[in-house]
Amino acid sequence: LPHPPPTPHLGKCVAFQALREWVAIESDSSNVLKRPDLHHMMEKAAQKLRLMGGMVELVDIGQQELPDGQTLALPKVVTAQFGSDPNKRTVCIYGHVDVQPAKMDDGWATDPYNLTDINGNLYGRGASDNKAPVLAWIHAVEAYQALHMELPVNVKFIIEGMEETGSNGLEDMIVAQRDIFFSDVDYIIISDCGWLSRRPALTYGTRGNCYFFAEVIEGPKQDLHSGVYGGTVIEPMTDLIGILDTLIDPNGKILIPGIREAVAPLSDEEWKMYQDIQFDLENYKNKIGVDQLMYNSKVDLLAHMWRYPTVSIHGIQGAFSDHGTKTVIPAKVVAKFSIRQVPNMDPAVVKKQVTDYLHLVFSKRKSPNKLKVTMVIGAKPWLADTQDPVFEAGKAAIKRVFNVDPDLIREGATIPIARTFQDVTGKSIIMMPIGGFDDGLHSQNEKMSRYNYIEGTKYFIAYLHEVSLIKKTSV
Ligand SMILES: CC(C)C[C@H](N)C(=O)NCC(=O)O
Repeated sequence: LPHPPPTPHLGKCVAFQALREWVAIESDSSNVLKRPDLHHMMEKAAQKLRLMGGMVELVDIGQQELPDGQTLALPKVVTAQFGSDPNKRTVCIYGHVDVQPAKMDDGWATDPYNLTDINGNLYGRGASDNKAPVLAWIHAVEAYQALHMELPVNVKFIIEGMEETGSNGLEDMIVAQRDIFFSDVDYIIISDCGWLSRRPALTYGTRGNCYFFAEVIEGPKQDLHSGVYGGTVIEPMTDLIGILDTLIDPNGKILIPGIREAVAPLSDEEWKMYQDIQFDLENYKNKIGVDQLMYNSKVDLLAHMWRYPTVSIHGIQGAFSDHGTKTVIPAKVVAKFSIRQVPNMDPAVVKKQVTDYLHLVFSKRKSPNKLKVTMVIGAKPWLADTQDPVFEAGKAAIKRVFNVDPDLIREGATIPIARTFQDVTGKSIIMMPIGGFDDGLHSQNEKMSRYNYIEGTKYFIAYLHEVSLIKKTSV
């Protein structure tokens, strides 16, 4: 595929300004100190939809219980509706406006909360995940309004503020709203992921995620000088590193009994689909800056990215991690790791497998310290039927705007609520990413390209038209 043509500088363009204002809000759902910003973000999204004439509600989804037992108000969920014509199809756009943490110290080249336009890319935390895609859908509705054109379908929005931490509280709301808000919805659309390459893509599967805390506690009552006390105490950190090292081997093989056995085997059809996808391993290596990957064949790599589980160790709370050479024995350490879920894994089973296994491994160390394992996120994988007409509509809209046929891809990451939508509402779901393959989600210098933001908006406009045609052919 050729590089996208240059998009004019956005300057004072309303789409750019809107994204700039949204990115400026530090709506980090993982940091309780940022909760007021998150509430503000939800209000701002609601206000935007209200000003467009939508029927908007801010739905209270209750409280979040924190690990220390305290409670905190969850950000309200924004729902909006444009049109209620019973003769039209109704689509529901899901998105989120919370973000992952970001600070200059992490190595950002620009202020993560000041949207910065450099060489066709708009840099800022949440630009791609998921503020610009949510805005692109809003702009799609605005475009119809600006042209005084009737929307070809009824459009609903459901926008949450806790996606990055497991969509707390949303499942209960969806269950409660199944026969109300969702009763007339035909299709649910999610645009919270990215393309695999420069070629536009439609996504038909996501991995789930089980996120664990493993705490080694009841060691020394406070941090100790490693010279003065080292050699006399059984260090919590040594215990923790020891058990973490038993989760996965250097070849990526998960060592927790039962996990690999649960995975649905790769079918010949899947193998063929992966084989047919244009994906360059060298480009991929360059993109992430490594010389060697875990697998050397395209099919193996895609399969391990999308449809096999993996263990990732994210961090250790309580560990010394600053610059310098502090010589300390941390008294209490908490490892954070997660296991991506695929069909036919079940988070409830995985929770038991991991907890039992770590306790067994820990007991063999005969340490006087104590281990506590908690699963804080348990999100299931999602898989759609690509023969569903919503995918045909997606292909047609991509063809119209980008003049190519899309890749049909899966996503290795997790959108916790996708599977809930499927199980609770029974509606067809499609993921229509507009994020670029190199947007740097959760990473330093996250960006959304101007091209993807603007062309993505056109694609959404075209999709609303295409999805309205499903009715004409199927009635
Ligand atoms: C690319 C992902 C599906 C984007 C999503 N917003 C996300 O980051 N989910 C959380 C995760 O850890 O996968």
